[in-house]
Amino acid sequence: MRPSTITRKGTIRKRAPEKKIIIVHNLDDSYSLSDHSAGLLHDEIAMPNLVCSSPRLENVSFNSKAYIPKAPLSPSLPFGPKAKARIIPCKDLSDTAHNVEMDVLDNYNVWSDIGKGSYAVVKLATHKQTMMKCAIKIYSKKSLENPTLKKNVMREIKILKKIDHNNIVKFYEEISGVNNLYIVMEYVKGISLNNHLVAKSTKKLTETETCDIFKQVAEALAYCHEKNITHRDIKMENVQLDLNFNVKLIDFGFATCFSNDKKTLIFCGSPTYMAPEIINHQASSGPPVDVWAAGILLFVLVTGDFPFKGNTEKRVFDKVKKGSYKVPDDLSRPCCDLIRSILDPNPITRITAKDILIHPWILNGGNIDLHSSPSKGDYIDVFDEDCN
Ligand SMILES: Nc1ncnc2c1ncn2[C@@H]1O[C@H](COP(=O)(O)OP(=O)(O)OP(=O)(O)O)[C@@H](O)[C@H]1O
Repeated sequence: MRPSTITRKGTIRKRAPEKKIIIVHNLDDSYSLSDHSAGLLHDEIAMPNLVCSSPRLENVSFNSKAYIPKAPLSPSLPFGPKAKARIIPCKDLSDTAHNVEMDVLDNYNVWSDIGKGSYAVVKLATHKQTMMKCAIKIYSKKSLENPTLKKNVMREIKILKKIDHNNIVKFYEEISGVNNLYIVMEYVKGISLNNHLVAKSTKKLTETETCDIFKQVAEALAYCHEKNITHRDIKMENVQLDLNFNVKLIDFGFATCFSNDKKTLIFCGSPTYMAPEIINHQASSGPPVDVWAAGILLFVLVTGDFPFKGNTEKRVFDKVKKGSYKVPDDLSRPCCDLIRSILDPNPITRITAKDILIHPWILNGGNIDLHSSPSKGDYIDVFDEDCN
């Protein structure tokens, strides 16, 4: 339960006098405040039990130390060096669902929340000896009484341990407490791909910008698939960008190992990214499901919109099953061609992550080939073209 709330105007309801709130004004760039606030609060101000707020913050989440916005702030809000903080009293804020057990985490200083998923809270921490920053993903043991979640989390750890790739978040260690299970991993200082896009005034990226990011996603996937690992939850929110726009794939909570000769019936992932074979409850070997989801991501990056949309999950699924989507007029032909190869309803003929890396659009860095005319808004009816 939130002990106090921030209204849309940034005022605090239900204040109590003892604790502190930091009101942060003048935010500096287009990154989400969450990263900067975590850094600012704990590197520069380092006070316990603070709440960060701004009159212009609209979308914030709550934890014992800071209010962290879920969505990026308006690019016009200055932050960082120009940030100004005002401390005002607030009520006790220490009541969170994932109280960390400092005795089991005695090698770390644990700071504010940097993210919240459906099942876990992720906190920023510093390794006391090395002073290295890391992210600690915290699952409450109570939630792990759910056997499916427990199995997924155990698999997440097992898979993260097998992975060592520049574009995938690195696993450091797992720590088991009485109340929580902690996964300590590399801290990706930056922003989620989703927030990066939302912060853009155009709500989309250029083809070159997209290619730079998408290529790294494909590299991470090609690596995983080579190791027989499927992520199964590729989406914008699970692609983290560091401050140099290096991609780090996160959240292996749905990931699994597959064998080439064994297909599985899976129904997981996020609805707008689900491949037709999942929606149709067909057995799949795994990797093509990631490739499809990456195709949705590519489409969103270059167009600012989802290819298959609907007010309800069912409507989205119906559109995926029908398989028709429209690409905007201004996309280059090579880009269109790649989207088409990825959003192939047939998982067997769908392009692989490895082959994405040698697609001409990727090799050309997403630069539009001057000799190739724009796609003129091809209407791609994938089922008609590819399935008959
Ligand atoms: N290593 C990291 N570095 C920085 N931020 C991170 C890191 N890992 C996770 N986060 C942040 O925490 C959020 C939640 O993490 P994650 O997606 O792993 O949790 P989850 O409970 O598995 O989520 P979901 O609801 O998608 O299953 C992410 O969206 C991201 O903003």
